[in-house]
Amino acid sequence: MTILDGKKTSADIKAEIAEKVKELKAQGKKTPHLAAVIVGNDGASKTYVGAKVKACELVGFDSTLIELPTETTEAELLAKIEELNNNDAIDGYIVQLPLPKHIDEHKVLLAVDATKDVDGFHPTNVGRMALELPTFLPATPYGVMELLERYKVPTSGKNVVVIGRSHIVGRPMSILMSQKRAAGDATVTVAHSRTANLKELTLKADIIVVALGVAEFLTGDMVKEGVTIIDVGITRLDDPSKKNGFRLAGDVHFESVAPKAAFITPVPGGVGPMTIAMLLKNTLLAGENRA
Ligand SMILES: NC(=O)C1=CN([C@@H]2O[C@H](COP(=O)(O)OP(=O)(O)OC[C@H]3O[C@@H](n4cnc5c(N)ncnc54)[C@H](OP(=O)(O)O)[C@@H]3O)[C@@H](O)[C@H]2O)C=CC1
Ligand SMILES: Nc1nc(=O)c2c([nH]1)NC[C@@H]1CN(c3ccc(C(=O)N[C@@H](CCC(=O)O)C(=O)O)cc3)C=[N+]21
Repeated sequence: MTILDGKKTSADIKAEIAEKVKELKAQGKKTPHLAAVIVGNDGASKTYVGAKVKACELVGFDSTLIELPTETTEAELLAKIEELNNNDAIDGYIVQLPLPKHIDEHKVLLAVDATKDVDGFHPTNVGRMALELPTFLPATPYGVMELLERYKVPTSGKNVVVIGRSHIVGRPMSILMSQKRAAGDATVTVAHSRTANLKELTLKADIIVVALGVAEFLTGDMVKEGVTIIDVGITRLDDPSKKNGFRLAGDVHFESVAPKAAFITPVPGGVGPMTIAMLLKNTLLAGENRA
């Protein structure tokens, strides 16, 4: 069993990016600049955005964190987005999801300038991804592809089951793995809450990408020997013995699944850190495209 070490791989990628930034600076060129907008006070969201800003500092990017109160109106957020679109200093930015319920997420994503959309959530970029045109790939699926590629996990001709069909994880994951590309050429089944025979599907799968957001959902009895497991899920479970009062759980019951797996990602230290590395990679690309 091989652990797909997202923490180490993301550190490698960040070192590669830091090297590029050094070159840019030596040539007197502009330093890539990422902005992140966060609306409201969600603890987990704040942690993720904080990690993104810290990662920017580590590779030598400029970063701007824009924290808006929960009561921010949709119009105010759209005005902020317009400002970021017009700000020449900003190469790329993200609007952290989820947004408060009174704000229409689709409207917001549509307002982001597609050339600055380093999350790859704008319909133009989703379309470009589907058409296999150069674009910003959504960071989480992109990170999974990169992890599979760097560990040389065989995917061509393999049966993949993706559990989850969200716009930011499951759906793009299924599109990328079915494409003719690195870590692609797989035969992909997308499962979701209406899937009738999930266990039958997972028992036949060579690779399972688990992205439903239910802690420790996938158990050892649901997988075959030699399976590859990509655990995207992150849930905070109350744990009074921890100093912050919680522990992180993936969507995979690691103890029962890992002994049967050929490759498996841990939580934490798997897909999460890769997401951040790929966001930086997209920001570097955004800067190059603008230059
Ligand atoms: N590591 C990382 O970088 C990231 C981690 N995450 C984590 O990944 C998880 C998924 O996130 P996200 O995709 O945004 O979640 P969503 O809640 O948007 O989507 C969950 C998907 O899982 C499906 N689902 C829910 N319950 C079941 C079930 N019992 N059986 C089968 N399918 C089910 C849903 O089906 P239906 O469509 O029918 O409702 C839906 O398609 C979360 O834990 C999240 O925190 C998310 C983003 C990045
Ligand atoms: N516009 C937008 N873009 C996103 O990319 C986006 C988003 N909204 N909303 C929420 C999800 C979630 N997400 C994570 C990023 C890093 C970790 C990560 O680094 N996780 C660490 C642990 C972090 C911790 O300690 O909590 C790990 O798994 O090892 C996790 C989750 C990005 N998302």
